[in-house]
Amino acid sequence: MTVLKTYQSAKYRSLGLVGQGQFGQVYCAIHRKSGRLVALKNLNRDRFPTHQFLREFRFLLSLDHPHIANCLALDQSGSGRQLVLDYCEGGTLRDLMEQGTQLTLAEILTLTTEILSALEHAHAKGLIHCDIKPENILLSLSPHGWRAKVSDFGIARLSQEYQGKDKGATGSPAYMAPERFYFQFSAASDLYAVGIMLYELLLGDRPFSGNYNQLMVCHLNHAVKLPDSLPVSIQAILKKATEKLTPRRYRSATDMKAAILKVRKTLTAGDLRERFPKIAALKTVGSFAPQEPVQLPDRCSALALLNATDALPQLLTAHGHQLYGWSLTNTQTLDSERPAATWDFDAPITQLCQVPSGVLVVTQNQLHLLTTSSLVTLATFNTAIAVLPGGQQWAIVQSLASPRRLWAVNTHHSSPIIRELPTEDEQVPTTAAMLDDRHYAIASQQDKQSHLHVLSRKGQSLGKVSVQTNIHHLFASQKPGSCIALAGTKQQDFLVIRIKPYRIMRCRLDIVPHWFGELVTGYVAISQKGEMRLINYYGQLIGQINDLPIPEAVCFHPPHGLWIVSQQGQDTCLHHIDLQALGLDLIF
Ligand SMILES: Nc1ncnc2c1ncn2[C@@H]1O[C@H](COP(=O)(O)OP(=O)(O)OP(=O)(O)O)[C@@H](O)[C@H]1O
Repeated sequence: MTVLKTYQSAKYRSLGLVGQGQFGQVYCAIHRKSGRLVALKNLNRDRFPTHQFLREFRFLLSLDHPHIANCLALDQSGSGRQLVLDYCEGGTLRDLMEQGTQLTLAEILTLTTEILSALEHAHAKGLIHCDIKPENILLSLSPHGWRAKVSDFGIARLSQEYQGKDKGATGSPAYMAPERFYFQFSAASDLYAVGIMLYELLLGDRPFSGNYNQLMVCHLNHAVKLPDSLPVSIQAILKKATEKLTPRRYRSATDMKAAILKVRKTLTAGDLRERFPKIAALKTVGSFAPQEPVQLPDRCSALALLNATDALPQLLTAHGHQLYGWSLTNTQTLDSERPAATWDFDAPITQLCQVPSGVLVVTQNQLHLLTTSSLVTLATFNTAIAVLPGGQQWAIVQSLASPRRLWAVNTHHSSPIIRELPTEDEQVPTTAAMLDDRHYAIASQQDKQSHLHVLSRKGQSLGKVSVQTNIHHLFASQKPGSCIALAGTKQQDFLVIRIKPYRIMRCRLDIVPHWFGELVTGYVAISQKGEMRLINYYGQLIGQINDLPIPEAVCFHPPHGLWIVSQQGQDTCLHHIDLQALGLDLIF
């Protein structure tokens, strides 16, 4: 018999509420000693009498599989009992579907076979899930996509036993096999639910809808209609998985998995790359209507707004050693053809970076802060540097030379504090971002994964997690406690990383972004080819424009404007772009 381990709640530090199920709340927490992330799932005592619970809990502990959100322990605290589970940072398969993410056929088949592997393991131990549905498939990030982890094992069955007594069959009728409506279940019932879920992943909707009675009639009597647009071999799998009579379905999860793997081998690389569901993700396309641009006197390498929150900020343009300040007459036009102010630096300006107190001017190895009233040199580094955009009172400076080093610099000019960020020998930091004024995250890479280390401003470690993808750049977000990241092999994965509770939303971009900003609709990514993608705070792609002037420099002008400098022949042209005027059907 498995030994029950009872942990004290104090062993965990909560990182916040992640969800609410019918049996209680689920928290993300960190095990103080090991730093391991876990999910703490409250279970209501009244709904789970102790003897039944312990019987079921033994089953749960016996499950140990890479595609199951494994139960690690039982936590008995004064306030009740909680299951300690593997934590999955990617949310549920339902969240992913609602995000409008289109998956490749290869990814859909991989997720399905992972779910079947989990069922294979559980069925071999005599445990039937009984509530397979996208809400119970948790996700963790993998280098190129997601990894499925089936959750709610046993709890689902236990709930069947208890609620079934007085209310009839429970579970989610949309995924229920015909026999379930007669209160019978077997391993084949789980395979039927996997079939319905596979159908939904491919077609974007379930085969049957309606209330409980309508769904019962459909599951019992109507065949699942399969459109010709699906490859014939995939249709055959769906047909067999959703047979009304259990003996006609796959004999086991192993058989169904083998059938999928066999079909996969017959599909071409093109078939496997095809994205499903076919319904295009909700995304509006706008178009740039060129207006007469303003000519700048010289080539421009960087742009920024001084006092960006003001109604009329000053626009800064960097030209070699020189920085020009332009007054605006309104949010879109320059006051005059001549700059209102000019500053000269010892070395060419490589970057301008807006911070709440002003603009950081980066030259070869110096960091200056320009405010409306002064220009001060904050720090000199003995290496070429870059500043990561965003951030609040602190900015992250990174060394462009090897070995890579990172510093946090207080951008409050009266008291510049510079703190070198800790590095661990085996993990060279690649990038960092402030999460808020008191915390920052540092990412380092190891093979195909990254480590995300959260530290307090004083350098105290608050926890470290592994992220199964390559994080190349972290950027501060205006949303406290979160940051955004550019990840993946081609740097085309846009991640929204929330720390409390720890969640990662991944948005796939079809461009290679070079500039990032935040406007009223969420995040904006712009490529060097003039393509723009708008992403909301949930990581959903909500809009795109593909015909911006080819940018050399970009700066964002909240709430919905941006400035772009492009080179047209000998001319350096400055364009103001108002997202509201681009025909994007978005609410501003
Ligand atoms: N192990 C976990 N890791 C990360 N998040 C989790 C984990 N378990 C649950 N969650 C989150 O908590 C939410 C609620 O989970 P829970 O399993 O209690 O309810 P449910 O599956 O939505 O419904 P039900 O109560 O019917 O099982 C999930 O939707 C998910 O977002």
